[in-house]
Amino acid sequence: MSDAYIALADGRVLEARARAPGRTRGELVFTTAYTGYEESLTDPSYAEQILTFSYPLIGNYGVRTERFESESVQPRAAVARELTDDVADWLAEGGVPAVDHVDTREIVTTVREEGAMACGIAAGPDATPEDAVEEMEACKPMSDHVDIGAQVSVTEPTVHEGGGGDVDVALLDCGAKGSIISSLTDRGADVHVLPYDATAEDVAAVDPDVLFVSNGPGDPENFVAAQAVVDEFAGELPMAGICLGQQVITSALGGSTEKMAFGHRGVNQPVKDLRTDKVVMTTQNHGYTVDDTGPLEVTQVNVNDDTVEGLDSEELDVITRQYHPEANPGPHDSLGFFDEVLDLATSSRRVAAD
Ligand SMILES: NC(=O)CC[C@H](N)C(=O)O
Repeated sequence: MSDAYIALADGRVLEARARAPGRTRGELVFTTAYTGYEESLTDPSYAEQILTFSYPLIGNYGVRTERFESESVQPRAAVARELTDDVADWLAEGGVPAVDHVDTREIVTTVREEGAMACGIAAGPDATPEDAVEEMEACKPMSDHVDIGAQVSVTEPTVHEGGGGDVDVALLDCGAKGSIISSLTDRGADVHVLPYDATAEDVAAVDPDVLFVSNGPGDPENFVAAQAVVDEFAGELPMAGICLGQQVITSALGGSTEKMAFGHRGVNQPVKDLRTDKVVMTTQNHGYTVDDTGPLEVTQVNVNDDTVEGLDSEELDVITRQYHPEANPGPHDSLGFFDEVLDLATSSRRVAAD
């Protein structure tokens, strides 16, 4: 007898083993990352999603808070072939349902063929298949989570001092990973973290050298306040963005985004820089992509499917990436992005002062 069920929008109900009890629903996605489960499970971009790990054993090197990207577990639930007790206990403590002993290959091929889909989970001694189906049927499309930023953003401005005294970054926190902030403070920048719905006045109040729009969950078109701030400062303040940040900046400047079938989630996505013809391996976690780039120039593309990975504008002092230069998890090949951002902040300031 199973004590956990996973209901998929295509009508299938999979049997599983309950590792952390509860009932929940979310958009079913998968990551192919083979390490970095603590970082992925605390990445706020996974809010309202059910995360399936394609790598079969999750938890084999424990759970350490130093590796967390935020303070809590962010996906609605976790699914794996086998979860260790460490991970199962951590998820149970956070009230996040977790299931294993399921054929994750079937989930991955289903999502790959049919796209990210509504999913319901029921786990625990009293769970029934009907409970899971009921959850799945109540699952809203991602774009209906119009205020998803409120679930993941700071509510009050906070400052992280890098101590260099040279660059002030205004970071719109749409669900920022901790590593984005530390990648900036490690380079001496003072990072003023502002709520996702900060106004242009809030941004002006910290007198930044660069506006940085973070990663975040859900549909980028729902981040209307962040788009308004970008629109307000376009051409006046250098701007940078990662993942949702790239999407928000592009839309605000007149481009557009679209939903992908199942997105990119993993730590070995090859990205080619069109200016140098060099390819680097990148960490990714996104389900939307830039469609029309507006005034921005495509400088980097995904080698697998040609999607937009990097956008730049010399005229507007904009530099954005769809992938995660901050890694955590994943390769450090593109950490230099943060140096480019800080160079942009200081060089444009020199031009302005001349
Ligand atoms: N990691 C992110 O910032 C994800 C951005 C957006 N929510 C997407 O899925 O495309």
